[in-house]
Amino acid sequence: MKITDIRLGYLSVPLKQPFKTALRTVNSVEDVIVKIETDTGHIGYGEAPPTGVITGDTTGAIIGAVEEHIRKRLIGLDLENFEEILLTLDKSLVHNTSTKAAVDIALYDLYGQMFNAPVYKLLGGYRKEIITDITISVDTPEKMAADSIDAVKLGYTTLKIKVGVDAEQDFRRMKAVREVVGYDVQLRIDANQGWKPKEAVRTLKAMEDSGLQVELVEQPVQAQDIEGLKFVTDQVSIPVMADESVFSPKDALMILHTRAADMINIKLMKCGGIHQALKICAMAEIYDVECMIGCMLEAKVSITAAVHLACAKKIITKIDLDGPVLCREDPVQGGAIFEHSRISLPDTAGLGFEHINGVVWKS
Ligand SMILES: C[C@H](N)C(=O)N[C@@H](CCC(=O)O)C(=O)O
Ligand SMILES: [Mg+2]
Repeated sequence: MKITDIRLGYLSVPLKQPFKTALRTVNSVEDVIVKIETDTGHIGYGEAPPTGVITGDTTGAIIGAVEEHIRKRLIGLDLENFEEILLTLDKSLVHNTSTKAAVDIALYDLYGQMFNAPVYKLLGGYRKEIITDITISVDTPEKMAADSIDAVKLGYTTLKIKVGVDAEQDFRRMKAVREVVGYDVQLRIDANQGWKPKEAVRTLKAMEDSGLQVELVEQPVQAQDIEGLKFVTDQVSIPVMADESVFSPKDALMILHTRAADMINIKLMKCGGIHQALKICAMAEIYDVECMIGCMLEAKVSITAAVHLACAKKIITKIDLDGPVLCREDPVQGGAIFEHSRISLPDTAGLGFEHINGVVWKS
């Protein structure tokens, strides 16, 4: 099965309501869709959202990376030598992790089709169903409490509460949410780098002392401030998860080795795809550190790939794959099946896509 072309398209999917974090506010998922064509007629799909404030990727950069660096190196390569293709992809240019993830996802889609097996089974096949949390955007305490009630009514048992905008108000946000959802619902928080280390410790300790029962906190301090991250991890009882501080397997190794965080959030868009994410999983297994599989604001193509990884690997114990349920519509036919918090995988080959509606293909 030889690669004959790599095509690119644009996909825009409106959100049910604005998605607000300490880093950005957006109203739609904006994606580049990658389509890899082969001489056997098999097609592999991938997706990359340009999350500039986190990965540095823009739509133009994703398109340029494929057109100027990746396409010419991959055309003609045979899926039979998967290792060669992945190494070529890595070496085609530095950084550009979202672009590499989109191409990697399309390649795994083809790889699974070549063996007529779903990708999660080829990677380990640990389970075929997972439960995701849902994100509550940062807003007034009242609005966040109302959004939390709506989510619980839909059956979500874990909420990811966005904070990191103003530490004192963040405490009030958590208090308001906990008061309305009670203690049967798990609350995890994500500060998206919004606090200073001492401020993080103060805020998290206040949450501990008030019995708010926070499951974990994601990325309390700036991504590059590993010392600050470790300071928070050492000072508080709430488990600290590194998100923006860990992109590559090398970053993960450093965090694991220094114990700067208690857990790692793996995202395909940060590490460059499934083949790199597998390395992080292997290292986390060695250090016996549980991982989350997370996502950017993504539609169901790349999220399906993340579901396959999560279903394959036992070390992934926390799931934050709510991209598709935050969208007003699902343009992807096939792939993972979403029923609110419950995500399952069909036993179709590869990643199981049939068609993606609404893609504007580049000529
Ligand atoms: C969408 C997901 N639940 C999430 O919160 N992801 C990110 C932020 C994604 C983005 O801004 O696109 C996270 O920080 O965990
Ligand atoms: Mg996060």
